[in-house]
Amino acid sequence: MQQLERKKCFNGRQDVWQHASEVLNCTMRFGVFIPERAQHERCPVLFWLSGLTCNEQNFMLKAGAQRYADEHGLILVMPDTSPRGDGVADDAAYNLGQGAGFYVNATQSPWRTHFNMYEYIVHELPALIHSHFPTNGRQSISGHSMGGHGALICALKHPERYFSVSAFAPIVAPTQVPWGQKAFQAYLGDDTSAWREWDACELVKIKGFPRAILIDQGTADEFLDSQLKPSLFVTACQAAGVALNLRLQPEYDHSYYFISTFIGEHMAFHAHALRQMN
Ligand SMILES: N[C@@H](CCC(=O)N[C@@H](CS)C(=O)NCC(=O)O)C(=O)O
Repeated sequence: MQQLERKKCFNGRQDVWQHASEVLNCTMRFGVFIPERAQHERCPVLFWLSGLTCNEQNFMLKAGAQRYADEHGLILVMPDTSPRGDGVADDAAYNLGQGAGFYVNATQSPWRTHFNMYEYIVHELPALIHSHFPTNGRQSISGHSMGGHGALICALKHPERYFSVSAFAPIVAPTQVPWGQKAFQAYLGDDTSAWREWDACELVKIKGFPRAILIDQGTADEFLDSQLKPSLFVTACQAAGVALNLRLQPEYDHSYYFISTFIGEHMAFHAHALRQMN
């Protein structure tokens, strides 16, 4: 692990680290915010998954989450959205390849050598974080758009690993919308039955979820009707008996202005779950 940035921020410390990822087969960067409280006690972790075109910097720079992370004593971990590098497969489009890993494990050539973001987010990165930083082993997950999809599928597949999950404007049904269909066809192949295990609406129907899920969605989001379709997740959660708190936020769009407006409430939601006594 190599430290690339270290900045004092809201009493805590905002770092960027670089490491060699085995599952992604390339060098990866992630941001980590360490609250002041971590100098005295071990703290829980919130993983943040960003959306299309993002790297580890977008959320760090634009969401203003560090203020709340320090207040609640949460370690924030902000990974990149895909494997990167000259030797890594890519596509000219913004919604495939580097910057668009979709948090799945690719099975198709040329993607499968590097594009194993699910494995990275659920296994390799948490192991690294819990061994290098002063965590108490507890973790939750949140994200935006493609990253909201990622957060939902990670928590739905592994409810025992995440104390809570929330999302901003998530892609809840990637098998039914153009962004998801394009990426899944490339990464997972033509057999659409293989896509279902990476779709939050499908997963929640099969597996349910034992805790309440928080989602914020702006009503002026330019991708609302074409790519996000939160009503599909409402129906799926109702069928599965899962407590979904979907908050439609009037006039907010898809941007980080929307995220920064409501991130404090998401941080409080996660802090409440992570700091409950056993
Ligand atoms: N076509 C759009 C789609 C990309 C987009 O909206 N990305 C969102 C996530 S899905 C984002 O967070 N962009 C980076 C940012 O706002 O900092 C673009 O290229 O701007």
